[in-house]
Amino acid sequence: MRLERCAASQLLESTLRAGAFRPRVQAQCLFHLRRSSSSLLTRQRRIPPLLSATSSLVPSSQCTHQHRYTSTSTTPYPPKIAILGGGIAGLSSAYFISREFPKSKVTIFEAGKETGGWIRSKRVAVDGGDVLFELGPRTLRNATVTASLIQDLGLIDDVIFTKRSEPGAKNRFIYFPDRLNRLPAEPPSLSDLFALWRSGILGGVLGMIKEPLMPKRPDSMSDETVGSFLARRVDKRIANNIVSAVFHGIYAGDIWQLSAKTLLNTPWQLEGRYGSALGGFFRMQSEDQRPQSVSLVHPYDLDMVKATNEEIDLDPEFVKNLKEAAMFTFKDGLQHLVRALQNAVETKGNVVVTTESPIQSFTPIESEAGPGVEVVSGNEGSTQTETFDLVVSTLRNNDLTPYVTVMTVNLYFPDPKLLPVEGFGYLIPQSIPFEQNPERALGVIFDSSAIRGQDNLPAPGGGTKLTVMLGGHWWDNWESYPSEEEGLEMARAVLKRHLNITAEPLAHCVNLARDAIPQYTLGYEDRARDFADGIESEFKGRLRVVGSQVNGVGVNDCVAGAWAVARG
Ligand SMILES: C=Cc1c2[nH]c(c1C)Cc1[nH]c(c(CCC(=O)O)c1C)Cc1[nH]c(c(C)c1CCC(=O)O)Cc1[nH]c(c(C)c1C=C)C2
Repeated sequence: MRLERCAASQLLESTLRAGAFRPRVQAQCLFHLRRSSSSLLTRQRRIPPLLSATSSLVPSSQCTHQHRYTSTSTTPYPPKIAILGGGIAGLSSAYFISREFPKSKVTIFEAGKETGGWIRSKRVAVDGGDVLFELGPRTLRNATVTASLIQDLGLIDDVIFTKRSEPGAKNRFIYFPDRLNRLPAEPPSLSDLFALWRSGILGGVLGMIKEPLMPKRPDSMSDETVGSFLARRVDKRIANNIVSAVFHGIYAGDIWQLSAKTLLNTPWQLEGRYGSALGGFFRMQSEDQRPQSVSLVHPYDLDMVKATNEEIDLDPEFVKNLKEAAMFTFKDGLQHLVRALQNAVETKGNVVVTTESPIQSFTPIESEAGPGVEVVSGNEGSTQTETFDLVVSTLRNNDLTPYVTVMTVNLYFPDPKLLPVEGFGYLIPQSIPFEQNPERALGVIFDSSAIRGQDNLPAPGGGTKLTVMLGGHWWDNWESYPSEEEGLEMARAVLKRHLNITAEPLAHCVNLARDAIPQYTLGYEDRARDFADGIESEFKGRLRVVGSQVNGVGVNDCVAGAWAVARG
């Protein structure tokens, strides 16, 4: 039993770890040339257990396409490169590519007035000081490529860390059925587990024990939703009460639409191979000890790990701080990274950032000078046409994924003791009935507790800063969204009902992030493969795709995707 619980929690942890929730790297492999992937396709390796548990398990035979930029000009590098989109994926692509090809001329086309995409940090004046509101993502987790970018940009001293031991990192809650339940810390204490058990949120968890006995899915099943996978193998209540909350916090998405094959790839593959996720986890651990075992880890992941180990050298003190931290950001918010990136690429001399330049079209062409991609940019009536040797697109493709819209409502209250408990915040599962959550909130972040050191406040103890997240999949197909005033009222109603907070906020900021988060819905893998095939046959290696639609919705995923493209 002890062993069983340990393996179940390890598998759950490895599955629920943020890194597991990204599109399978098969798509990335299709999009990017991997330098050494051909040797990795055949090499047999022993995979460290953590890596093997958290990485994708795509059979290497599926990694069929190797896009390669083949130079037709007299230079061994693409002389002119266009980057479509100036969000974090576009800016970091420009940074890494201009470093890899210092002689190439790189142009970033950004439709908006400023770069950075969804990353926006706003300072708002309050009595005698100011507070920092994050309108989009607000923290980063330890990830080698992002860390090296921060180091290269000279930003290490601007980083603020939230240590794993701090309440702001340790205390994460799920609202169920009408109160906050603390998720167990690592390792879970018996009292934590008992409290959770009493709340009823763990109903169905015993399904984990019989998971190895559940029948294997039919071979004809090519994908399944996250909800259906968990209901079939464990219990529907676990899906609705716990996992749906976690997926709200990452995708703002519906577990009954999101793809298990993409987002629960490890257990999905284990079931396919061994008939059980849990049983397969054990067997994989023992098989990996044997030298003849063929790695289940996708070559792209292996290559990324190998490459980051070999090519990235981090300051030991920075590494130590990162290891101790659950998350980190900057004193001036995540936009500090965006500003530094833009500044760095612009001062390199070979990168031009053009804002207010939406892309009208990009088409492969054959001219006397050879093949290229014709990019039409600008607003209707005043468009420019230019030909590039290579295009890196971070723009969305509506055939690949749908998107959800999220409204963030940041609130600042001068009273520092408004929260019932210190912590990161809480997530609201899909099972919470409408009457308990008519505003369709997804979760609330306790910013003032989770991230310290961003606000300049004269009062001791500062105040209470919160972000209420609304919408996501709940707002699918809505014709219009709440106004700023309505959003503020909805957020305050959530805080009153869930946390009994009735105070008037001293400052607030409401932001509607329309179509912000891509949804890797059922069948994503097949769509990604078709998409990659289409690109290959049309652009012949002159188009690369980076960003949240193919690399994962996190900032780290986009930065790592950009790095991988530059290496290719
Ligand atoms: C702004 C809305 C976002 C929601 N999810 C993401 C964004 C940008 C992406 C995301 N959020 C998390 C991860 C896990 C890995 C990681 O990079 O940390 C990803 C890919 C975890 C997370 N969830 C919330 C926060 C504050 C974080 C830390 C990362 C970050 O600052 O974005 C809370 C939260 N995010 C969303 C909702 C609805 C929500 C609810 C409380 C959607």
